[in-house]
Parts: sequence; C-alpha cells; structure tokens
Amino acid sequence: MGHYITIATCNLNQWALDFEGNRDRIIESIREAKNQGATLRVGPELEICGYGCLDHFGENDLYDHSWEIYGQIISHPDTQDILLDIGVPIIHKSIKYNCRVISYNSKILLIRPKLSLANDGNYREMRYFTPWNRPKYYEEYQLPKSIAKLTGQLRVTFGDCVIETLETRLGCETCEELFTPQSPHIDMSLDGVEIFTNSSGSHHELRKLDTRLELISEATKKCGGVYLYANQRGCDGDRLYYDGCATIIVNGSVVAQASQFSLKDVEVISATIDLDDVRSYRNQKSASMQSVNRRDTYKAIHCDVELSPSSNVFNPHIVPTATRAIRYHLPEEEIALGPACWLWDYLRRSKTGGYFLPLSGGIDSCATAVIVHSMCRLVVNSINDKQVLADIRALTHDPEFTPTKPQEIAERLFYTSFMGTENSSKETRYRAKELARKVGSYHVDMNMDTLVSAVITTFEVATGKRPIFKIFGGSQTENLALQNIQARLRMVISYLFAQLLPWTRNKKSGGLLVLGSANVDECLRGYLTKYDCSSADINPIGGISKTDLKRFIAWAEINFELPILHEFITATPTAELEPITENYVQSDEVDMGMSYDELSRFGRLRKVEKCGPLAMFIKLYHEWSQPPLNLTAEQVAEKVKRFWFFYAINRHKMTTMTPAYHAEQYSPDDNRFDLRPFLINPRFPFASKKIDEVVSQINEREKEIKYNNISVD
Ligand SMILES: Nc1ncnc2c1ncn2[C@@H]1O[C@H](COP(=O)(O)OP(=O)(O)OC[C@H]2O[C@@H]([n+]3cccc(C(=O)O)c3)[C@H](O)[C@@H]2O)[C@@H](O)[C@H]1O
Ligand SMILES: Nc1ncnc2c1ncn2[C@@H]1O[C@H](COP(=O)(O)OP(=O)(O)OP(=O)(O)O)[C@@H](O)[C@H]1O
Ligand SMILES: NC(=O)CC[C@H](N)C(=O)O
Repeated sequence: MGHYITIATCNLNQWALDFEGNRDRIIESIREAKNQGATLRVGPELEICGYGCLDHFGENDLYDHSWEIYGQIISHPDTQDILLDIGVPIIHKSIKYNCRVISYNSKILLIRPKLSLANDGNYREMRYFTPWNRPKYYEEYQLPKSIAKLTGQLRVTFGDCVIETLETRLGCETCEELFTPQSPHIDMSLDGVEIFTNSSGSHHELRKLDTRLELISEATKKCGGVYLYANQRGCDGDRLYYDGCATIIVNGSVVAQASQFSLKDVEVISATIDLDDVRSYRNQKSASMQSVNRRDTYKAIHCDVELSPSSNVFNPHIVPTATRAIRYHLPEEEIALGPACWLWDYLRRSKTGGYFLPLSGGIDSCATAVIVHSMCRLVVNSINDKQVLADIRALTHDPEFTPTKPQEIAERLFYTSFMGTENSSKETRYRAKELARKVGSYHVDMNMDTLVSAVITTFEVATGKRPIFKIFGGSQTENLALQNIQARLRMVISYLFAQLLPWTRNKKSGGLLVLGSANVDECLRGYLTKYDCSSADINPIGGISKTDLKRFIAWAEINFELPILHEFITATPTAELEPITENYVQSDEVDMGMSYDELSRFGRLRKVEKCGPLAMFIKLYHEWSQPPLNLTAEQVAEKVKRFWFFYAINRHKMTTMTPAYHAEQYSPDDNRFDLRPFLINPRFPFASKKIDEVVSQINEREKEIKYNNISVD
C-alpha cells in the first residue's frame, strides 16, 4: 500500500546577522511549503543568523539572538502543523555547535549538532564550532528559560539521533557530512532512516555543482532513500556566493531541483513521493542483510506526527512527482549569472548609488561590464518579484520606476569611463564607448595626460631627473615607473568620479562602488600595478581565469546580442601603458613571459594539486614533453622556474587585492582562501637544484636510450 508524502526544501537568501530579515524569509518559506502541501520543511545551514557570520560566531550574543528568533518562528501561527528542520547555532555545556533543530507545533523534538565540520578552502568551521565527534551519542539539553516557557519543555535531546514519525524515520546530515568518507546517511540508512535532510551553506565555484549532486544521487542510489538538500543562496556579506540549487532526490533520481542562480529571496520546492518506493528499492539490495546484522542503533525520538496521512492513498490529487534530468548550467552561464546575482545583493544591501567601472576596451573590464549588464537583465526579468521591485525603486530613489529594459537600469546605476593617455589607441577607446552605449551605462570618455605629465614634472622639479620610456632609451626601472604612474592615477580618478558623478547628474543617491577587473591569472602572476584600478571596492571577475572570461564573452556576444563583443575577443590583450610605435605594441603574454593557458595550468597545479616547484616540474615534464609541444626538460624547467619567480616576487600584491567573487579552485586570494607568506625567496634555491638534478637524469637517460638504439641498429 502506498505511503504518499509531500516534502519541501528551499533556497533562502540569508544575510549574516540580519536576524529579523532571516526570520521573515524562514517564515515565508514555511508558509510556501505548506501551500505546496508539504508536511516537512528543511532550511539551509545556520539559517537563523546566516551561514557566513565568521568570527561573529565567537560572540555569545549571536546565540542568544538566535534562540530568540527561533522562538518567534516556531510560535508563529503560520508555522504550525508541519515538521520543521531549522539551522541554528547553539551553545551546549559552554561549547558552541552548528546545529539543526527539529520541531513540530512549537515543540522541540531534537537538537542535532554537526558531526564533521567544513574546514578546507573557504571554510573555517573549526575556528568557531566544535564537531560532535560522538556518532550516535546524545545528552539532555537544558533549554533557555524563554524557550522552555514557550514550548513547555525543560529539556530536549541533544545529539546524533533520528526522528521516528508515525510512518517513517528521518535523519539529518549537515552539508560537509555528505562530503566525508563515513557520511552519516550510510549508518542511518542501515538503521531504517528513509528520509535524509541536508541543510547546507555551500558556495558556488565554477563547474562544482556536479560534485554535490553526484554525491547526493550516489548516496541514495547506494542506500536507497529520499534526500532533501537545502542551501543558502546569495551574497551574505563576503566573497562567496551560495548557489542554492535545493534538490530532492529519490533512490538516485532527481524529482525536484530549484534554481542555482536567481534574485528570488525565497524559493521553495516540493515533491510528492511514495515511501514504498524506498522500501522496495532497499529490499532489492543486500543492504537489508547488512542492516539486521548491526548492533549499534540510533536513538529514535518518537513523535506523534503523521507525515503521510492515510487519506492520501485515496486522494486522486496526490500525484507522485515524476523524475527529471539534473539541470546544469554551462560554465559561461555560471559566469553570467553567479557574479551578477552577487553584485545585485551587494548593491541592494550596501544601498550605494550604483557601480563605477574604469572601462579600458580590453577583455577584463569588458567582462565586468557584461556582468553588470547581466545583473540588469536579471532585475528586469524578475521585476514581478515584489522584493526586486522594491529594491530597484529604493536604489534609484524612484517609487514609480518599473524598468522594462536592462539599459534603463544601467542608465541610472551604472557608470563607465575610458581614461585615456597618449598611449591609448583609438580602437580601445572606440570599443569602450560602443560597449557602454550598448549596455546603456553613463559613460565618460576622457584624457588624463595633463595629470600624468603634472606628476612627472613634479617629480622632475623635486629630483632634477625625468624618467623616459625604454623605447626612447630609458632603463627598465624608468619604464615601469612611467607605466605605473598612469595606472595608479586611474585609481585616484576612479574614486573621485565614483564619489561625484551622481552629484553632477543631480541624483539623490550617494557615491558609487568602484569595480575592479583583475582576473585570477594576472593576480597569480602579479601582472598588475599595486594600487591601480585593480584596487577597487569589489571585483566580480577576480576569481575567474582569462580563458573562461574569453569563453564567457563569446557566449554573451550571442546570448546577450552584443555583436561589439566580437571585437574584444579578437583584439590582442594590451595594457597600453607604453608608447605604441611602428614596430612595438605592448602585449600581455609577451610582457608576462608566459601564456594565459600556461598560467592557468601552473595555478591549478600550485593550489589544487598542491605541487611545489619540483612536483610541478615533474608533472609538466610528463605532459609537455609529449606531442604537440615536445618540450625538452630544460624548457619545462625554465618555464616552471619563471612562473615561481614571478609568483613569489609579486605575492605581496595579493595581500591588498580587492575582495573578489570566489569562483575558482585555484584562486590566489591571500585574505581568505590561499594563505601564504608574502616574503618568499623567488629563486626557490633548494627546489631549483632538485629540478636541475632531475633534468640531468632525464638527459642522461635519453642519451642512453639513443646510444642503445644506435647500437642495436
Ligand atoms: N616583497 C615586497 N613586499 C611588499 N611590497 C613590495 C615587495 N616588493 C615590492 N613591493 C612594492 O611593490 C611595488 C612594485 O609593484 P608595482 O608598483 O605594482 O610594480 P611592478 O610589479 O614592478 O610593475 C607593474 C607590472 O604590472 C604590469 N601591468 C600590466 C598590465 C596592466 C597594468 C596596469 O596596472 O594597468 C600593469 C606592468 O607592465 C608591470 O610589469 C614596489 O615599488 C614596492 O612598493
Ligand atoms: N584606458 C583606460 N581607461 C579606463 N580604465 C582603464 C584603462 N586602462 C586600464 N584601465 C583599468 O585598469 C584595469 C587594469 O588595467 P590592465 O591594463 O591591467 O587591464 P586588464 O587587467 O588586462 O583589463 P582589460 O582587459 O580590461 O584591459 C582595467 O581592467 C581597467 O579597469
Ligand atoms: N558548509 C559546509 O559544510 C560546506 C562544505 C562543502 N565542502 C561544500 O563546499 O559544500
């Protein structure tokens, strides 16, 4: 006989420390889940305070506020008659835990602390919380007085337990636990748990979604069961974008999937499933034998809750949800959507007057401009959402504003400027102007030569020396200084214009946020001037590689109908900081001494595969000595050493980089993600000697092989 049950999970755009806003979004999601007929609702990790509170988790206030808000949620009339799984930080016996609280009709059934904390890459959970390292262990938890009064309970169970309703067993897994080798869902499934709820705070990284979804589908393919994955979404105050994608998976097949990127603050998905499908699936497996042989079982908290009313069996309107294919975005779409949503959250939450972008006519600032355009498109497409409409009206100080085209938004909130010098070409100036026209930004096309020469003259008056460019006979030092002064002055002008441009247009809004456009590869190589336009307020592309940015622009040319983008892709990347002559045009890859593709590979090996110089050399020798490259060991060694040299001499630049959207596993962001010393011997003397030894051994071996072949012949 069927056991039909409707269950819901959600994406919530929570904001760190926005207790009341978070509360309202949680209540809204519960209302929506009930509207969809659900009897169970799961929410994201630490949803009460927001996942990304970081060191605020050290403050006891945060735990008190969280309980107070939790009390308001479970006592709200709209949150009754549904089983609730809410993410709350909790102090138990003076120790801080990342918890889930399961409740029904204003009564707490269980507090379930996280067993395995996320502590790699961007995550530092061990800094704030203690893992509940005791699987299946539980204790009594004394509720705070105000909550005890509200629920009528003095104590509740705290620990690794499961819930037993009138018809099924339900267990919690919290985000990272899914990624660990001994995921709790394995033991829980062997102990009869049929529904797993996963509450997550998981961020976007290009091409990462499949890892998460594959883990969930494998879990339920292997163990059988229903898996409800909830995730936070949006920028909650940091470089990360949590990318939602709440999902419901049954026995390895997706039945519901929420969007990964959207401006919706609350997105609830639900599915109606038949618990019998789980039972049948499990009974086809040897797992049933293994489960009866187990001795250590979970404590089950029994509750008199009917998740699947018997009447469901006879109700023709209860239709099981069909399975569907998993939906993934192309990486190009991920770039178009993730950073755009992040920029929107940043703008509406910072309540600033818009964005200012120094637009050079090159591919990087072009990509930033296209991402802002994408943000404007998303706003127009979501204009029927009450919150989006309220936010855009508040940002533009126009209570009547209802944009119908992205350009209408850009005209009010997006400012661009080409800041030319005598080294700028007319092509870049034209491209910048044309792109600005197409996306609808308020564009200022200017020259700043007087400023540059004023600064150089000031230097000359003070020192009696005037630097000149290399092509006119100057030294390398003079050449760099002359480039850097142009680049740095652009930064000063940018902040001035960002502060005053809205004022020149009689706008009520305050200043603008300056956008930066340094990409991940330039940062890694240090191919940027410290404190130039790369020192902005925020940077949507700082975590994206040049190769991906080019692919994104090619995608946007078609999908955003911007033919001008073609000209950006085909142009040679150049900084335009040196004079152009008949036989000299500055080019990035020549300047850097390596190609962007090589840089991307070095970056991945260094950060993701954790290679030092020697290991990197060995791996690359095996790759690059093969056709079509056919490089010699010496050539590979030289490239590897060059990379580490520039990486090391420029590492200090990463300590001052603009906060950028985290998008790439090999991001060199020194502030949160890639912690390194910044005074490093760039010659790596010991590793270099080792590389040289391996090169000689390789050469010796090749000589021997050649000699043997000749002898055989
Ligand atoms: N170990 C260390 N720890 C802390 N700080 C250190 C340091 N070594 C140098 N520094 C500081 O850093 C300075 C050197 O860095 P920086 O001033 O950036 O100058 P630098 O790295 O020498 O030159 C900038 C490079 O960026 C290139 N570039 C390419 C494309 C575009 C742009 C652009 O900006 O538009 C720039 C440009 O061609 C040049 O190769 C030193 O003068 C010193 O102040
Ligand atoms: N002529 C210019 N006018 C306005 N902004 C500029 C100009 N030149 C450079 N910038 C700004 O300084 C940033 C760094 O300059 P750089 O020459 O290193 O460009 P980049 O990082 O290769 O980016 P792009 O591809 O946009 O030129 C640019 O991304 C842009 O925001
Ligand atoms: N909050 C977490 O536990 C996140 C951990 C996990 N590795 C992720 O990226 O999704």
